[in-house]
Amino acid sequence: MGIDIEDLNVSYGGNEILKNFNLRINDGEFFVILGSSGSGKTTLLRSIAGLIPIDSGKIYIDGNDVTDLYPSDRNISMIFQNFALYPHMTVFDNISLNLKIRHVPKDEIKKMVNDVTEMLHIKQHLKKYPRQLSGGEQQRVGMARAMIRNPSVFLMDEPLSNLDAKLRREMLGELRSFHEKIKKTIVYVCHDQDEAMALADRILVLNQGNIMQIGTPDDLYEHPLNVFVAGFIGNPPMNIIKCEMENSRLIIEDFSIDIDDDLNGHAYLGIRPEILGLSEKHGIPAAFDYYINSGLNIEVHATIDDSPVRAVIPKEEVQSYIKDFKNGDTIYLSIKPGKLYVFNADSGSIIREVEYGGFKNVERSN
Ligand SMILES: Nc1ncnc2c1ncn2[C@@H]1O[C@H](COP(=O)(O)OP(=O)(O)OP(=O)(O)O)[C@@H](O)[C@H]1O
Repeated sequence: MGIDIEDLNVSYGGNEILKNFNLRINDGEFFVILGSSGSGKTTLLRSIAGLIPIDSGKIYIDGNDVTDLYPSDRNISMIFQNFALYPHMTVFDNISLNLKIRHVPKDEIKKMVNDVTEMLHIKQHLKKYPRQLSGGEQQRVGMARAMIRNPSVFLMDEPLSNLDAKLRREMLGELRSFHEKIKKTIVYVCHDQDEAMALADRILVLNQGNIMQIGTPDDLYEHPLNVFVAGFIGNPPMNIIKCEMENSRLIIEDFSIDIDDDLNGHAYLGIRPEILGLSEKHGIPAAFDYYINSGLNIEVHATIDDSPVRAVIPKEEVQSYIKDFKNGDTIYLSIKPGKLYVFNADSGSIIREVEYGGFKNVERSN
């Protein structure tokens, strides 16, 4: 069951957004579509919902061909960034309207509204009108209205975008438990990798209408298939540095790394910020830009060959001397044991994942 999309083509005024697009979303999974602005996420979601005309292709929901059905006949429930609450109705009435129309018994409605509003922390607002609520509260009323229904699929387009950071974090947890409870297919669009990693069973990374990779959050983090995914996933994301390969050595500036492989030519080296450290001399030379103190770690921002590089370093390793660095100073980035990624310089596709033994940070006396 779930959702099947076959050879979907969608365009706006001759501008092709999705081209021969194929996708299978498994029954009951929390499936996140992740991509930057304009990548086609909303277009894909709206095609599933039946809200935009498609040029060709087929869409199946739970095995039924819904391609030619109206949105209201597709057995879906939608939660969008912007939604309209009825201003003249209370929160209770806004949430329960659809149930009333379907003649669900009053007691049952009360219980269902009670459960969903408790989960979304808006139970205390049931008697209020939308104008008496903050933007975030209104958003949650909109979510409650969609969640109370019993569709085969939930479609959500950045439903948390109006919430402040703290509430957003809370809602991520609530959404996960909502999914665990109902075990329905959820298709969720967002551009924030933290949100995607927190929510998804599987993530689709979309770029200009093309599938860059589909996988579990761990798959995408551990085994990115290309530079695009590597540079999108992780917070901060993986550093991508130009390098040369010469007979099993990776060369960046005057620093080289031995790998057990015979590769030659241009490449990109992918290094997670967490496996970079600072060393007195032995490391990749970089121009220091600035650092950010994030409490537990120091995030060092530097530049190698015009490319920005970030290192996330435990505070105790660098706090005695990090304040000495000035913008433009040469620093040396050491590599700790961990995984390195080598990508093809032309296509951006992964060539090798390399387990690197690393070397110890040189102790600095200060
Ligand atoms: N109604 C429309 N008419 C013309 N072009 C459109 C229309 N809607 C979207 N587009 C274009 O289609 C492309 C994909 O848009 P889409 O809204 O699907 O992207 P998105 O990934 O959801 O972006 P965002 O995160 O900004 O919402 C964009 O280039 C956009 O400008």
